[in-house]
Amino acid sequence: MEIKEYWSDHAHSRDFKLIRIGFVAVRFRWLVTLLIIGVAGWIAVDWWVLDTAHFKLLWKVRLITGVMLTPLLPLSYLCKLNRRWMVLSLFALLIILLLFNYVSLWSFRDVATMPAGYVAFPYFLLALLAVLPLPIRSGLRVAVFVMAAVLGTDYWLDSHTLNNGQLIDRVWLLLCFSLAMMWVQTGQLRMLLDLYRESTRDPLTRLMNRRLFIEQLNQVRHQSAGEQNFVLMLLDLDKFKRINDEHGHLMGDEVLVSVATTLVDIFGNEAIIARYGGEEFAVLLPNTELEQGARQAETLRLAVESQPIENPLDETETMITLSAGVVCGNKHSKTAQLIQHADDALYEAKRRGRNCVVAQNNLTLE
Ligand SMILES: Nc1nc2c(ncn2[C@@H]2O[C@H](COP(=O)(O)OP(=O)(O)OP(=O)(O)O)[C@@H](O)[C@H]2O)c(=O)[nH]1
Repeated sequence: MEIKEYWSDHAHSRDFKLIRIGFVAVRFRWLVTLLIIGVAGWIAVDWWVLDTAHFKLLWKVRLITGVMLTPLLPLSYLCKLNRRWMVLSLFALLIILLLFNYVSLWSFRDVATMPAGYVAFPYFLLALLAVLPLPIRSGLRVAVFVMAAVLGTDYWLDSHTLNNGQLIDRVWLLLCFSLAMMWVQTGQLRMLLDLYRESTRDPLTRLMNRRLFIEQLNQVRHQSAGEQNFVLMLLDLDKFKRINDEHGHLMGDEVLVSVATTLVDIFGNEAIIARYGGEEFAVLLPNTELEQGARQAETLRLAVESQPIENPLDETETMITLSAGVVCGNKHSKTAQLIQHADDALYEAKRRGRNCVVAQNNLTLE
């Protein structure tokens, strides 16, 4: 895991961004629900704890705060569609709660005379925000915003009574809670990233799996500008069952790992490479024409054909070949059709006797 994945969501894939934002939206909804219940339900505590003058004002403030929080519940359903809605909702939540903090401090005038529940409110807020799996940069923004608003409120309403010791205590506590919030948020982000990786990677070859590959294919298709082409390849190992039957499944696995390594070596970082099925692989080459793709597939075919693979058990060597179906698409292509055409081309390669490349353009086999 790279540090930039912790720092900002710019380093996340589009697929993961959508998954994370859906997760944040659900947590946000629960947070708002709990806050509505907590803020309004606390009226009962205030009834016991506060004097009549404070209670008369604050029960109304609590009720209004609860009502103001309610529209955030339906808004949370929009959050999972768009990051901007998420930021807006979080901002609205902070503004409402910090307003509540402002009015309650204003009613007591002095932090020293406030009941513990009110003094602890900003820290309580930071602790609750820890349930959101935010990257460090977003967590930092939330922390700075809350700290600035809380200290600004203290200064504005309470500057003459807040002595240096109290101020240092408040800043220190806010800092501690902010750091704890960011630590928990980052931990949750890490857990989510790990789970995502495990669910999108093939455990044997560590290549991406079919689900993520299709997602990437859709993304490349959307991002292809104008008539810019890309190449899709489906590759299938020839007579792979024979390797399993003659040399055992361990050797079969070794062959799959070896071919995956050759794929990465030949196509490099520019290509999107996946284990598509049992002994099938898929490669996506953005900004590539069919001819160039077919040439690269041929280079791969030759590399695999000439590469002896050692059996980890008895150090004997075996050889494998592959067949390839290569097609070309652009942003107008349909994903299902493209895959079907690549599969047709692969089938044709098998029909021609295996260990060959068939490139297909616009449904015409070449
Ligand atoms: N060792 C190992 N074998 C696998 C794995 N996944 C699928 N297989 C095997 O791959 C073999 C695929 O066999 P077939 O679909 O008959 O294809 P083939 O023998 O390659 O024949 P053609 O594709 O027609 O050339 C099956 O025997 C599967 O058990 C895996 O992860 N490890």
